[in-house]
Amino acid sequence: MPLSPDLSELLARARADLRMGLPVALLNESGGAVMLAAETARAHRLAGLRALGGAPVLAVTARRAATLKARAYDGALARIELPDDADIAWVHAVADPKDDLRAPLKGPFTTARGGDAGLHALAIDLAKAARLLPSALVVEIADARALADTARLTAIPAAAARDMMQGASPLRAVVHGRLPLAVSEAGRLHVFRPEDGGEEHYAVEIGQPDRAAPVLARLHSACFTGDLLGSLKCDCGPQLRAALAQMGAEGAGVLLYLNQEGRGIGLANKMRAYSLQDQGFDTVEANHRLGFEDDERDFRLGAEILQQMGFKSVRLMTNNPAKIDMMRRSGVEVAERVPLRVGETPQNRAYLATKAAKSGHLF
Ligand SMILES: Nc1nc2c(ncn2[C@@H]2O[C@H](COP(=O)(O)OP(=O)(O)OP(=O)(O)O)[C@@H](O)[C@H]2O)c(=O)[nH]1
Ligand SMILES: [Zn+2]
Repeated sequence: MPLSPDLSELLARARADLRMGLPVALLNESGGAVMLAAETARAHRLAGLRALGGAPVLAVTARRAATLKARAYDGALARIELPDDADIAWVHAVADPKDDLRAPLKGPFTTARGGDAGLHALAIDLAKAARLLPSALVVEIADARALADTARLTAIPAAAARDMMQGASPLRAVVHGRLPLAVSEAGRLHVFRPEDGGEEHYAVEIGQPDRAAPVLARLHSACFTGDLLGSLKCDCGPQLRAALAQMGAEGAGVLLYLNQEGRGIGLANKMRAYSLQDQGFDTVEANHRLGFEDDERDFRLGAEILQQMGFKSVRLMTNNPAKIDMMRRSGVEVAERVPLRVGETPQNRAYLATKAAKSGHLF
């Protein structure tokens, strides 16, 4: 039906539903499952899941399982069985590491083995895509389709959804307009919108860069705390301003502002990571305790924007070798790496050292 949502639109709905604490149905050949994001699940909805008859499990990533000392039999994830007396506070405490040190005796945990954990993996991916904690309550049921119809839940065909979520959504150039800046009056802002209803990304073009030569370029990931508030915990604000200043001085350049806050985990999760850092964990350990990988960004979209703007080769302002690799793999030549070492403070020295030691940053 032309008026019905397609898969990408259903996924956008599912993300919104999960953020509000609504269940989502996941469909496969044997029926499917109903999921709730652990972070937004409420008591009456947990009771509703239990009333379906199956045994709910709490799916967590293998990273989170390692902190919880729960066995992960399913590769990248573990299915933790809910004790009969587990209430919603138990769910939140297992999913969220904020009180791990204060109340370390959450377990021991029994995890499911055998069977297919494909729906659970999708449930975690959906929670991540909704920028929530990467954990979900999941109950498998045979009549998931019928339940979705009666309870008016968003229903996602699981296999097709997993395929679609591997790929990067196509981006559409929506508009560009003149934007005089302190570093250069010849500024333009371009807005790109993904077709999957996700975050918009921006490109700031300085001057009229020659499309036939390598362009001075920066792929900057959003950092509300550093870019806007002047946080001393990272180097993002000074890097943003230094990159624009160099483009202004050279008279040409392109800065991509990618809305991938917190290396792709979202601001709320980044602030959770900051709280863990105050408990003594470094930036990578904090991500892992939350259940995330070190870096959840998708740099392919940077390459896609550059290509849409007609750029084939860049002088990339970065210290991060992963950005260079991804540019090259996505078909954008990196003619030169331009180091961008600014903004070291006593408060971010350990953070920068961790990036060099664990993430391979070049300084
Ligand atoms: N999860 C998490 N994200 C952080 C932390 N500190 C900063 N960030 C995020 O890290 C990202 C830094 O982005 P960039 O400066 O573009 O990337 P980079 O990997 O440091 O690479 P270059 O600056 O190009 O060398 C931003 O999205 C910040 O919000 C942290 O402690 N935890
Ligand atoms: Zn930052």
